[in-house]
Amino acid sequence: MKTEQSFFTESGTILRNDDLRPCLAVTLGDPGGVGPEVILKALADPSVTESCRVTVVGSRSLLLKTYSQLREILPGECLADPDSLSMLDVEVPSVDGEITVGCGNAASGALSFAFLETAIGKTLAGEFQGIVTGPIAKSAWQAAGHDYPGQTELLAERAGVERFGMLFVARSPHTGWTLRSLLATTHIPLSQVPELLTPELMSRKLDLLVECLQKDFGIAKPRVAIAGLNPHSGEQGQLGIEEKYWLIPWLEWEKKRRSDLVLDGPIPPDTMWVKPGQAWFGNHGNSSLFTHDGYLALYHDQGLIPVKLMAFDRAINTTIGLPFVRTSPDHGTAFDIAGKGIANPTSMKAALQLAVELVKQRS
Ligand SMILES: NC(=O)C1=CN([C@@H]2O[C@H](COP(=O)(O)OP(=O)(O)OC[C@H]3O[C@@H](n4cnc5c(N)ncnc54)[C@H](O)[C@@H]3O)[C@@H](O)[C@H]2O)C=CC1
Ligand SMILES: NCC(=O)COP(=O)(O)O
Repeated sequence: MKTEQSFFTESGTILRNDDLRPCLAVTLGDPGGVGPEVILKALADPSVTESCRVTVVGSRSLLLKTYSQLREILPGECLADPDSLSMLDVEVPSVDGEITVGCGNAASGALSFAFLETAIGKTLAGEFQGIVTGPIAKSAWQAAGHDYPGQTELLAERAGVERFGMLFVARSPHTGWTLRSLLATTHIPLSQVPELLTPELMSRKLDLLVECLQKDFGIAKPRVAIAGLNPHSGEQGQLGIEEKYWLIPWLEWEKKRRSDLVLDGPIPPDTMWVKPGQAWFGNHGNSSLFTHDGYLALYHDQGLIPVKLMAFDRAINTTIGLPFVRTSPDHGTAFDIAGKGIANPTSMKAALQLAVELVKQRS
């Protein structure tokens, strides 16, 4: 229904014709975790909400429950009132079991899956320009019969892309420097990492990272650091063979293929994070510091331990390669603190802010 001033989307969101702020879907995540709490806290911050139009995709009754529980334990806290939020109330799939704050199960997994599926469908239909996801528990999805390693893979599958990546982004509150770390492999057992890493996969991930640094972050000639796999990058074969057999030759070949870039590596995985740490904390004294615009880590924990050490409270997980923007806080469901009112919303706020920036950059 269209009027001169406004129109209603299918989900009831009222959009003004002259309102050009990015339209974002925010999924609640696992209702047993801290997702609903960090969303209510983040959406109470005008510096976050003024820059975008948000629709929460989830369950109104569950969000109201979290709101009244938090109101009791945090009487002075700024919280968004669910009644004031634009909300897409997802039909709850019928599953055995109850939602229990502090744990994930088949019921909570079925819900968080349905929230994300709905948000993806509406985004692909053009209703939203980006999705900010609340954290889910992979084990709860499994319990609900959804065999995906994580939200990233579901997003990629539904968007029909095979070329995608998990990038973590964090801006230092100390220096303003931005850390960007892409994971070449993600949710797989460590024992499978060496066989899955191939020159083809590395070239694909490198191209994705470069494309994102150029298009999303406006860096014309990106400087990229690539990690080694083994201690000391294999120490010339003494401590592992992958660098000598293919990683070093591949990188030499890439340096010729991508002479438009600055490529460094394979950097010993432990020392790769020393300069980013100094740039993050600003503790390099008067000496000049050469850092990279992007870091390509070979496996999940190699890329994420430094990110979480430096920036657990504010890093953002973004899926690159999708036809729309997707960001998420870097933390998980935090079942151990759910319902206690102590969850920090900073990473959720940062995820909303980055989604706004990325939508603007792409439009
Ligand atoms: N994007 C997503 O949906 C993600 C989901 N997960 C899922 O979350 C579940 C739990 O994973 P964990 O490894 O325990 O990581 P976690 O991030 O949920 O918790 C790790 C520690 O950080 C604390 N923490 C997390 N978020 C916090 C916040 N906002 N404020 C204050 N403290 C916070 C927790 O209390 C816990 O001590 C797993 O099922 C995992 O699959 C994990 C990471 C990302
Ligand atoms: N550790 C990162 C992570 O678990 C991201 O998960 P998801 O966003 O793919 O669900």
